[in-house]
Amino acid sequence: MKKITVIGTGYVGLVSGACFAEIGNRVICCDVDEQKIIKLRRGEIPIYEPGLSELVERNTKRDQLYFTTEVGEAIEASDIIYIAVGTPMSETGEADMRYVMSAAKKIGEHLNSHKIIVGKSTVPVGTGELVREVIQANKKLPWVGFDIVSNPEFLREGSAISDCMNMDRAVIGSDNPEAARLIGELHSPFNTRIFTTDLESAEMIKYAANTFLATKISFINAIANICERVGANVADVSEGMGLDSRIGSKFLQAGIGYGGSCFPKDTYALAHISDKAGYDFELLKSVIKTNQRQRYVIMDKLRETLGGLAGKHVAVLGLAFKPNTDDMRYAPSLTIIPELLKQGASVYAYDPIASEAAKRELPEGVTYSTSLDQAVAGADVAVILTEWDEIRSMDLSNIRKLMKRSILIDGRNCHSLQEAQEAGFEYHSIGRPPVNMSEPDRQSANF
Ligand SMILES: NC(=O)c1ccc[n+]([C@@H]2O[C@H](COP(=O)([O-])OP(=O)(O)OC[C@H]3O[C@@H](n4cnc5c(N)ncnc54)[C@H](O)[C@@H]3O)[C@@H](O)[C@H]2O)c1
Ligand SMILES: O=c1ccn([C@@H]2O[C@H](COP(=O)(O)OP(=O)(O)O[C@H]3O[C@H](CO)[C@@H](O)[C@H](O)[C@H]3O)[C@@H](O)[C@H]2O)c(=O)[nH]1
Repeated sequence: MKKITVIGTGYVGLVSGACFAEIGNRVICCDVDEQKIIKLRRGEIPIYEPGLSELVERNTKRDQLYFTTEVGEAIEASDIIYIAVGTPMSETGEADMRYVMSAAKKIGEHLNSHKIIVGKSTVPVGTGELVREVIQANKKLPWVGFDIVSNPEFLREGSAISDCMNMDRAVIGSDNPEAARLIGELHSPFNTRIFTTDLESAEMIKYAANTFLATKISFINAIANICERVGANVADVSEGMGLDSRIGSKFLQAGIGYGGSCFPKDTYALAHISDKAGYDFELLKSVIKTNQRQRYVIMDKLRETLGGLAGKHVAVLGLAFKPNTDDMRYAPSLTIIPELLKQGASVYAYDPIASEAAKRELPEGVTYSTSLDQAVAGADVAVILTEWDEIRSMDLSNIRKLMKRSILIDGRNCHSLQEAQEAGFEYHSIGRPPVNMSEPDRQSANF
């Protein structure tokens, strides 16, 4: 059993802290956000993540997992200190490092015995060394030593616990082999591959991995846009490409572009890091631009099918940046809905989980429906922005009957062309041929 403190009880701190507790360690999760800690102590989980509530409850009950706002005391009580605070995008696009630096200062002030300081947050190369300097400069007990390790996190929201408990690899970067060995040992119950490297390379692996996945997404979205123009079907193209084991099928799902708390900010951050290092990363800049444009493909399709949007009832299905989360950070809905409102549409939005979070982010004027049926009732068009299971499996014939006009725009390609045809929809998706209505269907659908 190791004594671990996790600084920052956001998505990553909470999930990884609970997973470290689950494999038998004593974990203190601390945060400066008092409300968050009060909730967690009451057993309320501040984020929606399948399975997290049970995991936290189990480990709190068996005294393996604690929550506190006393960051200093939590640091003093452990031998391994994980930094898992946010590194959000700043106004310039660079990673905002103020939370990491304030955590480092606190560690210095409370370094009462030798500790291993582990960076889990996604940070620019060189941060480990900066953290070392800040701790050194703030130490109250000059004779106490410490080691710095980088151990970036690769979990995905929505499947965070299984990603953590069954991680593909643990990347461990350090200039001290003994510290790297101890952090490797901490990961042995996960039965994963341990990849050891230097501090800088570990920090770079995280950005390289995320920006590579973002590149795959922008690449397939660009191919999808060409498919629409030349009459090909991107679903078949991506399946056919993915069968080549050198390419692989993952992250080749065309849609309305990537969102979330990581890809948008990490692509910008790496573009900045490379500019600063004197390298113009043109490829990455195109990935970002392609992604920004991709959201507007929905607006183009609406314009083509409906003409103007003024006075039109638009049902928006799905608000979160992906299914199984209520995280709204950089969700495509945050770009598309304000645009719909600006053009005079009446927006009726439905999300199985994220409506409350969405209300805090979206402008006034959106009507939030409590069911799919309610959102589509009387709609001129339904637009799918998030592929929740409920939206993937909705009965299209039933949905069509509730709508005023039978137009479905699917930004996530969750329905088959055949299904849309059989339900009598005019159906537009991303990179696949449109489905047009038969003449009798068209006449019975107010066209
Ligand atoms: N969200 C993800 O899916 C994910 C996955 C992998 C890596 N990451 C990376 O992990 C890091 C954390 O991401 P997140 O989504 O969990 O962030 P988050 O914004 O959800 O949470 C960060 C938490 O840190 C707390 N905090 C800030 N300064 C603090 C301080 N000085 N002391 C104590 N607590 C402090 C905040 O109050 C907040 O609760 C980021 O660098 C992110 O890029 C995130
Ligand atoms: O084929 C695909 C796959 C994903 N997406 C979109 O890409 C975004 C990100 O999806 P995903 O990677 O599943 O979610 P995140 O939780 O943001 O996880 C990413 O970002 C985390 C934070 O750094 C990393 O830890 C993970 O490894 C990395 O996958 C979402 O908007 C998805 O809709 C697509 O458009 N097409």
